[in-house]
Amino acid sequence: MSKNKLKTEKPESKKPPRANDPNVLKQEKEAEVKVKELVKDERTHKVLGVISLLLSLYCFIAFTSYLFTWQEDQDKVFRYSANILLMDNEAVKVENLLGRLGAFVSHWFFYKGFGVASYLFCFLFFILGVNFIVGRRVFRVWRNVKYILFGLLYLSTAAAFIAGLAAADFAWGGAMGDGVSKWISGFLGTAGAALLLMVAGLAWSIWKYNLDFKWVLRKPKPPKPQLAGMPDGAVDDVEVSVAPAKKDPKRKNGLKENGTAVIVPTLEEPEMEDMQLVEKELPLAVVPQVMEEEEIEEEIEEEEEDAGPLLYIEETVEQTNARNRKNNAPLDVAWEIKPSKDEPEEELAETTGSVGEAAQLDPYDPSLDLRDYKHPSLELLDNHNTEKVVQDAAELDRNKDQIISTLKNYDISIQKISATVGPTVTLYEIVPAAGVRISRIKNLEDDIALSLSALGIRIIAPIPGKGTIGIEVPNVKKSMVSLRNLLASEKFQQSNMDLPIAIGKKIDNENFIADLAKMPHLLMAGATGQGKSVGINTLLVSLLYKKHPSQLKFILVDPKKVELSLYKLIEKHFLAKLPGEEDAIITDTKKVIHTLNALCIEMDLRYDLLKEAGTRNIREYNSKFIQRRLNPQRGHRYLPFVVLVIDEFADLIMTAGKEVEMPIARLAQLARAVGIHLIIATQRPSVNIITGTIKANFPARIAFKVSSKIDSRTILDIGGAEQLIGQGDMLVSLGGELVRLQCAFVDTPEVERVAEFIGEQRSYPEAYLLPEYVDEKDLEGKEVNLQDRDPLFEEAARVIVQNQQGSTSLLQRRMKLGYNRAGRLMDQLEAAGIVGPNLGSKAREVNVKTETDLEMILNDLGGGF
Ligand SMILES: Nc1ncnc2c1ncn2[C@@H]1O[C@H](COP(=O)(O)OP(=O)(O)OP(=O)(O)O)[C@@H](O)[C@H]1O
Repeated sequence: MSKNKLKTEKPESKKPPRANDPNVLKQEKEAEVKVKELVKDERTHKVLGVISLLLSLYCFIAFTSYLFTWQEDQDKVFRYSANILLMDNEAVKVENLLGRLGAFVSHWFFYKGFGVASYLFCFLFFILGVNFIVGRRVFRVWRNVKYILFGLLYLSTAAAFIAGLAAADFAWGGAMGDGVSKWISGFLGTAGAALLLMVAGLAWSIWKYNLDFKWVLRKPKPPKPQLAGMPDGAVDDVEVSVAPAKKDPKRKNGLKENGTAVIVPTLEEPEMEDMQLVEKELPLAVVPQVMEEEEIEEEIEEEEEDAGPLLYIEETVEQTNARNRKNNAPLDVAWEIKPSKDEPEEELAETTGSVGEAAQLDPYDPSLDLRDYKHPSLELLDNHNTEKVVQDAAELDRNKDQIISTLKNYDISIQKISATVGPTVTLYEIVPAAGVRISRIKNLEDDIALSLSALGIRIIAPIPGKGTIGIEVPNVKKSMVSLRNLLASEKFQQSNMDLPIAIGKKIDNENFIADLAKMPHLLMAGATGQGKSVGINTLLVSLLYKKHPSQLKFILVDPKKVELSLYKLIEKHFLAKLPGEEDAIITDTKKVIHTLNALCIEMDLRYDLLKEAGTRNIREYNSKFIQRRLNPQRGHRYLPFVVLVIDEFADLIMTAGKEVEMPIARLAQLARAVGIHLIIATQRPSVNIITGTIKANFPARIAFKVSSKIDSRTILDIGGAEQLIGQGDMLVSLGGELVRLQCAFVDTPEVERVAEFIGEQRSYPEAYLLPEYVDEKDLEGKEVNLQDRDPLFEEAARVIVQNQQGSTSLLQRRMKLGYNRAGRLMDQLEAAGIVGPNLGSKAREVNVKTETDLEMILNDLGGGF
């Protein structure tokens, strides 16, 4: 038994336990533990899956055979009933392909049950089988059970009704269908019954296939327990992948290993037995009824699908137009919510000659340029001493007694107390006696801290969704969580998240791995020396372990100049920078402003591409691109995720204020759908640094230890971070839910090794280039001077004339230019008479109709070929 899975037991006593004696420990129920373990074991699920699939196949064959052999077999089954199963082979011969059992089972299902609707049971066994075997919900069980129940009722009744009209011999609707059909016919008459069945059938079809109708009927969404307000599913992944703690090979030996100590002060009430097992393997967010959870998830998913991405496009429209209006610039982009009318198939034909030809091409592989790229191996990382959580039983007992007696001093009695030993803190969970007010315990925070003579006590009253009160007490001996172990975990290795980040371990030693893409941006704060830089490295290294250079680009902003410099080695693989810049890691405030604005332009361009492709987010867009349904010649390209990391945000805000805040707020509001995500860290989480605008757009926040309760409130909206004990002890807030974690540790030499490993491999010729951004201030007051034409003037003129469309966004897209440069080019084209004047929201008129005319104009200007 590993030490972190410690259980505390009181020595056996012959005397019957006294009521309310806090020192009497409840007997453990090993047998129960084993049964529970067995039920949760992945292998049990797989065996059940195979059995279900076989059952499905068995029923299918038996039923189908029954359709052809029922006449021969029916009287035998009638005559012998269940005895037919025990009879001699010679005595009873049946025709069913699956023998006497097949004949008997089919008879039961068809004749005594639901007639042809019985096939739905095959379907039920099939979906259960697949779900069990795959280990996740390939089919949504609750939804399908609803369909099946309705189907059984409806199909059997309808079949029996029709069979009744046709006076058929075969039990098409079975006893059930027959009964219901007769009852309805008696009640409504034959015509009424026919009408009812028709209406029900029609209603069902409408309900199933008419999406709009479904939308109208949508119930108000019930709040998802403990996930309320969370950015879509940011923690879902934690929930799903964490639940089977047994997947962790180190945990196979039993529930005891989950770091749970159960200390039950009373024994007498029989109902207490239910409270005895504290299963930390279940994540906090698991709701009691699986069915209900599924329903809730389903609705959330539906809503995301229906509303989410469209909303973003809508927002972009407004934002972009507003910006354009402000700039007094033409509204070149005809934004609308609907997907673009440009049919991808048309584009395809243009690229490849014919749709058929294109369909035959292999899917596009974005990693082909660096096809030999090898992901860094785990050996590059260190195993920092131990993964074992060390806790001595005496300390645990002492703390428990102290908590009980401190509470007793204030006349607070408790029903049960249990302890979970984490890497840095131990969580004591208390079930208070009936009638005790929670606020009273909360108010005793300082007294308990004093009596335990420990700093960093945090009281969670109540633990959301549990009805218990948590007291977190720092361990005397803390253990380090190595990033290596987190990355080696099955959960990380097998995660299919877009941007998986291994953050740390929860108190119950569960690995906390979340999807940055769903967060969708992260704000980090912590006083100096509390683990922020390590935290950033942890996030970056997790992403480097999972992604190919074609899939991800970082923009690193490091005003402190030293923290992120290690990543310079991976510039040509994983970094993005402004064109013409030397250093990919940005340390200068002015360049930060340019980069942020360039990133906004990149975002707008990506939205243009998404719109043109008729897609709503980067996932859909990239998958369409991979299927070669988007034409690269029309500016389409595979879009890597872009993660912007700012190591010291306070410095930037102090020096540049709004100039930095505005593009960040804009990116935070809109960039998620196009795959741009932000991680912002600061030492000083004060309100003038983390302003309301910033905060509102960063639902996911991490706090390391901060120096005051006010700082904690600024970052988390709640106190608590000032109570942390430093060295990577952190609170993570995801849309309202607060989790205490020990941040995974990765040391600088490890990061260096990973960066070297990547840097030594074949790379792209240069870093990923962001669109160019030209500061408006630099342009102000400049007259359009045709002698001083932009080097891209001629190319731009050709693009405009070839397309006969005087649109700035066309130039931006085709030539991958920033808005300002494209605008400047357009002004020069106007001065040269190639396009007409600005027409507000419409594209400018193109005055030159053919390329020959254009060449003449270019020659006259003195720059043509
Ligand atoms: N997750 C962790 N586990 C164990 N120890 C940690 C962890 N994170 C940080 N530490 C310890 O704390 C020290 C300081 O961490 P770090 O450099 O990340 O702090 P910081 O908040 O970035 O400080 P600064 O803002 O001054 O750069 C580290 O050198 C390490 O010893």
